[in-house]
Amino acid sequence: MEIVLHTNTEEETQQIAYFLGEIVQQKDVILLEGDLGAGKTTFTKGFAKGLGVKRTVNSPTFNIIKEYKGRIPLYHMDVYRLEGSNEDLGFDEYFMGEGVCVVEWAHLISDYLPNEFLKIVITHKENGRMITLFPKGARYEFVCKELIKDDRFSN
Ligand SMILES: Nc1ncnc2c1ncn2[C@@H]1O[C@H](COP(=O)(O)OP(=O)(O)OP(=O)(O)O)[C@@H](O)[C@H]1O
Repeated sequence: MEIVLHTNTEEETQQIAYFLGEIVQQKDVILLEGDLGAGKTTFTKGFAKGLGVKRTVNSPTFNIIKEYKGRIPLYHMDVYRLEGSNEDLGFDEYFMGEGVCVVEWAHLISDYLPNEFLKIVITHKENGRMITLFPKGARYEFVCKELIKDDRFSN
């Protein structure tokens, strides 16, 4: 299963992310991939709002992992700086924890990822963005089906 959505503005990308933020549960893992400036931080900001996070979400590049309080905790990870190190920062504690994980540059820690996750790839497309969802496992297929049931997101 693979779902392709198109957004023309930052707000539209945030709307999709907000919806996901509203429906995710504890232990859900979202992987975000995309080039610099693709919209990963923009997406995470919308996601956090949907999750009820009040603080402003910024890129965690220098911290690698940042935690935010929402309906459930949000663990925002940007593992860009771990490239080539293969260092385990105790990722399992987060993946199996009380909250939901959003992981940027997740392919750099592929050894530590759970078997099931929702991978979201954001790519530049003319003036907008193409957002492709790759659910791995029944839980994430369900989440994607919920998303495209909504008129706003069905193409
Ligand atoms: N359809 C769109 N969806 C998301 N962002 C968009 C869209 N159109 C334009 N933008 C703009 O693109 C930029 C995306 O920046 P953002 O910091 O979210 O990217 P990033 O993938 O997190 O980059 P980095 O890896 O450098 O942190 C923002 O300035 C945003 O306003």
